[in-house]
Amino acid sequence: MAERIDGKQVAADVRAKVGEAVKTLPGQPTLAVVLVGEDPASQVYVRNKVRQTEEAGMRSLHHHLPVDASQDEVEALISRLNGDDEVDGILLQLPLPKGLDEQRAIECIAPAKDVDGLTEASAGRLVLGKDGLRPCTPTGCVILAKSVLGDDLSGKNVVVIGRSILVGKPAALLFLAENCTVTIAHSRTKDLAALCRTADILVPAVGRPEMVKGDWVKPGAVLIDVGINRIDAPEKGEGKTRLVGDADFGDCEKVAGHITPVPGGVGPMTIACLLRNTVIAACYRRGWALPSGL
Ligand SMILES: Nc1nc(=O)c2c([nH]1)NC[C@@H]1CN(c3ccc(C(=O)N[C@@H](CCC(=O)O)C(=O)O)cc3)C=[N+]21
Ligand SMILES: [Mg+2]
Repeated sequence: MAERIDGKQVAADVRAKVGEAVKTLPGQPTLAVVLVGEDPASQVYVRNKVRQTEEAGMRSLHHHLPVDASQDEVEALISRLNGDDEVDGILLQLPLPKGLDEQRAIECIAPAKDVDGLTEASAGRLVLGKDGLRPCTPTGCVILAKSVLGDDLSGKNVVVIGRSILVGKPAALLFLAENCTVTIAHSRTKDLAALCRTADILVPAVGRPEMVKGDWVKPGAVLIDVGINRIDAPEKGEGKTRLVGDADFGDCEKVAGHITPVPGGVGPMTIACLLRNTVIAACYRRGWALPSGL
C-alpha cells in the first residue's frame, strides 16, 4: 500500500518556513489580492489567502471590484498597485467574470510583482532558466515530490498529463530544471497507460475525475495528483458531492509508493507557494538578500 503524502502538513511546513523568513527581513512584505465579482468559491480562496498571509507575518491588502467592473477598471486598479511601492505582490484571483479578458489583465501585472508567475515575462524566464517567480501549483508539485524522494530528483522519469498554461507546461519545465527526464502527455498521446507506467513521478493535471487507474502506475512510483474535481456522491445522500483527484485513489494506492490525496494534497501547497513567492518578490524588488531555508 502506498504511503500518503500529507499535503496539508507539507504546506504547513512551508508556511512556517515563510513565517521564519519574514521575521529576518528588514521590512514586511505586502500581498495585494484582487477579487472581481461575487463567485462564492473565489471568495473562500481569497479569504484563505488573506488569513494565511497574515499568519505568516505579512501584510495583505484586499481589493474587491463589482461583477460588472470593466476591463479598464480592472487594469487601472492593477496599474495603481504596480505603482504602489508598498505592494510587493499582486494576485488577481481567477477566473474573472465573463466578458473580461484574463490574459490581458494578467499581462498588466508588473513582472516584479507577479506572485502567480503567470505573466509572459515570468513564463519566459522559466523557459530560459533565469531566476524569477514560478507558478504556485507546479512549484507545490516539485516540493511534494522532494518531500518523499529528497532534494535530488535528477534522472527521475516524470510524466505530466496535461499541457495547461497554469499547471502542465510549467510543471514540466520545473521538473526539467531539477534534471528530470520529462514527458508531457495530452489528449493526443498514444498509449497513455503504457507511457504513465514509465514514470517514477506521475503528475496528472487534466481535470478528469479518477482517470488514472492503478495499472497506469509503475509499482513504487510517486503520484502527485493535481486534479481537484467535484463529483456527485449519491452514497452520501441526495444532492451531496465530494472532491476527487485525476487519479482513482483507491486503485492507485495499491500500486504507487507514495500518493497525494484529494483534498489535502496539492491544493494546500498552492497557497503556501503563493506566500513563498510574496517573500521572494519582496526580496528581489527591494534588494534584500533571499533568506536561507526558504
Ligand atoms: N490567480 C489565481 N491563482 C491561483 O492559484 C488560483 C486562482 N487564481 N483561482 C482559483 C485556483 C484554485 N486554487 C486553489 C487553491 C487551494 C486549494 C485547496 O487548498 N484545496 C483544498 C480543498 C478545498 C475544498 O475543500 O474545496 C485541498 O485540495 O485540500 C484549491 C484550489 C488556486 N487558484
Ligand atoms: Mg489536453
